[in-house]
Amino acid sequence: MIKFDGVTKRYPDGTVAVDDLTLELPSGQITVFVGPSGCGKTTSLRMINRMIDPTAGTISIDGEDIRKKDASDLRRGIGYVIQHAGLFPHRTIVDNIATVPYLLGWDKKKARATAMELMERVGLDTKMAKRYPFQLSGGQQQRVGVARALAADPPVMLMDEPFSAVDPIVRKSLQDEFLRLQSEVRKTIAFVTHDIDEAIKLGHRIAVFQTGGVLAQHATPDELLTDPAEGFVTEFLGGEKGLKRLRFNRELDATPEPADDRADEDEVEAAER
Ligand SMILES: Nc1ncnc2c1ncn2[C@@H]1O[C@H](COP(=O)(O)OP(=O)(O)OP(=O)(O)O)[C@@H](O)[C@H]1O
Repeated sequence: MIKFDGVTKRYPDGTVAVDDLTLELPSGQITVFVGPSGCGKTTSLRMINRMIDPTAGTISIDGEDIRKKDASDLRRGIGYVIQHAGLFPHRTIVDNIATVPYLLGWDKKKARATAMELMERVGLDTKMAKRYPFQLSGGQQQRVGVARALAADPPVMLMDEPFSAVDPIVRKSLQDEFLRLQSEVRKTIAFVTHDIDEAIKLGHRIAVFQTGGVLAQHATPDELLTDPAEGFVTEFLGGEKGLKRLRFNRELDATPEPADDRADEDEVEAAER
């Protein structure tokens, strides 16, 4: 279980990105952080692997305060998937997926065999193993990103808008395959999205953030739909609760974001650790 206890993040310019967050993410389940732009979702996620340090409060994983662990050791137990995948452009697909096993000093043959196995698990043809990222579609690159995060079998996965940059049809199939995969691997997952439909489809639990980094509601999808908190959450869900529920497993009408192959250097670095 991942536990936030009174966690606040105030950036040096005074912006309060996360405000006194207390939240539990149960083991083996998907907890979705959802909310409008700038409400502190990514900051909350990145505090879990210590890419960002809280100003106040404590985060623990399975009862252990994450500050007591060496940051590199901590990150080895946490897979990280970002929007646009953030793959290393000059490494082949198989070597991208095997990044963490190589860093952990695994035998090269074993690392590559694991990577090939993972390609199959995420629905990629192993014939693509020797290709480079630019030779794959956006959806295939996202699958590689998921496979890379799973390579060292970490108990925890952080996923920051992993399916947002692909078209709605590819997005739906990535979501479906991700749910199938999760039913096998049962990781403890924190998943960020700004899309309430995606949150309802994927989350066992949903944490709705509102502007100012305040947790507005933490509930199961059913509870959220049937008993949304007054005010912000009700507005955020929109007036079509019944419709949303019907659309649960149907194609989502998200607008794809413009392609951008760049990834922040620190994100790539963290994914490499
Ligand atoms: N390094 C920083 N310095 C100052 N303010 C920051 C910094 N990083 C983020 N912020 C601010 O903190 C707030 C929360 O940002 P965060 O990226 O966590 O939001 P988010 O919910 O993930 O947004 P989005 O959906 O747009 O990615 C925003 O107001 C943002 O401008």
